[in-house]
Amino acid sequence: MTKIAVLGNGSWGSVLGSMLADNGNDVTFYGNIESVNEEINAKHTNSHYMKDWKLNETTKATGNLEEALDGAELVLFVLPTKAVRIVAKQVRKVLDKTGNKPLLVTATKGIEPGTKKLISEILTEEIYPNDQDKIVAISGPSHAENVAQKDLTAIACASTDEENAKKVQKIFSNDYVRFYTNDDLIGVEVGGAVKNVIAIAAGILVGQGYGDDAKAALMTRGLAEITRLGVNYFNAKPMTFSGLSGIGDLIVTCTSVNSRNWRAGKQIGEGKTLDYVLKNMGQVVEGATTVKAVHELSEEKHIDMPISEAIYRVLYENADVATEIKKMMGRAPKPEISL
Ligand SMILES: NC(=O)C1=CN([C@@H]2O[C@H](COP(=O)(O)OP(=O)(O)OC[C@H]3O[C@@H](n4cnc5c(N)ncnc54)[C@H](O)[C@@H]3O)[C@@H](O)[C@H]2O)C=CC1
Ligand SMILES: O=C(CO)COP(=O)(O)O
Repeated sequence: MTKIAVLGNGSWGSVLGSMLADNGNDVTFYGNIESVNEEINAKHTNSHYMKDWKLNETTKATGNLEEALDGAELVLFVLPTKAVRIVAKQVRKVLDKTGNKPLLVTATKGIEPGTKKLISEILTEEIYPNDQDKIVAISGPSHAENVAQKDLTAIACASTDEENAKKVQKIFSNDYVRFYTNDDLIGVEVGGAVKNVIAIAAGILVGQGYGDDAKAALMTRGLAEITRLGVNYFNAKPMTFSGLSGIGDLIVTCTSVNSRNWRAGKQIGEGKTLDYVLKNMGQVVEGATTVKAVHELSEEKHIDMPISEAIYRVLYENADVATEIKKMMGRAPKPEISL
């Protein structure tokens, strides 16, 4: 049995935490919404984030970080990207006080605008400077709604330290979720983060009435763009993007109605504003944050990312969707493979 603190009890946090408890671990959630913590403790439900579903009855929730981290051997971050650095600073304070050195696992998928840092880089900076080996990222085609129903799922767990990746694989795996270790921590994170931007684009195409060919073209060229950024800026391994956190995650997020990014895109394609969509989603739409970092990188490092740039203009510069699609199709001819 491993003592686990799960930071974030939204949809993915509660499902992962409950799954870890089903696997025989001692799980405490930390969340910043008191009513969610109370509901988990009283009824083992989380009706805002996961309707008609029950968590494992041994799980507990608290708004007190010290209590959640008490004796934790593993700390799982399942927060929105924009909350990770804030909470990581608080975690560091608690760990400094107790001297505890838990393994850190991130399930958050994003790139921080401004710093252009991945989640493992934020956790390294804020919690374990010079010890990236203690961080594992999990990412792959996995929606909370599916895992909650024990649908069959495969996810990558990546670390610069093989033993730590294997530890996470052992703790998290069961007979319906299979974890594969991967040594390309950065590549796995880039795949999981940037596919959210492409998923917004996939939703926009559907909202505009385009069909299967358009979707397939977008996903394939989107993967080219993700790979270009991963290899040229982050030094990721190109093969990682043919894996679970590359093409795998891209497929599920660009095609599933469970995807918040895809649903946000569809509404934007139908003419809704980003403000309206974000206010009404009630859950995090990570692509809307990550696209800012991708835009900064594409501009500063001259990385060709036409789809992500078009999404940035539509979301933040009031660009017209139909005009952007026309511009995209009218670009100068180019060879298919260009890194
Ligand atoms: N929902 C899903 O199926 C999947 C989500 N992910 C990733 O997991 C991350 C979290 O996603 P979801 O659980 O879906 O988000 P969500 O929007 O359902 O829940 C976010 C949770 O974080 C909490 N939170 C926000 N700021 C906080 C703070 N400062 N302190 C403490 N708690 C705070 C909220 O109260 C909420 O419980 C995202 O990066 C997402 O891309 C990855 C795979 C699947
Ligand atoms: O990362 C995910 C699926 O693997 C979740 O995607 P959404 O955030 O778009 O729901």
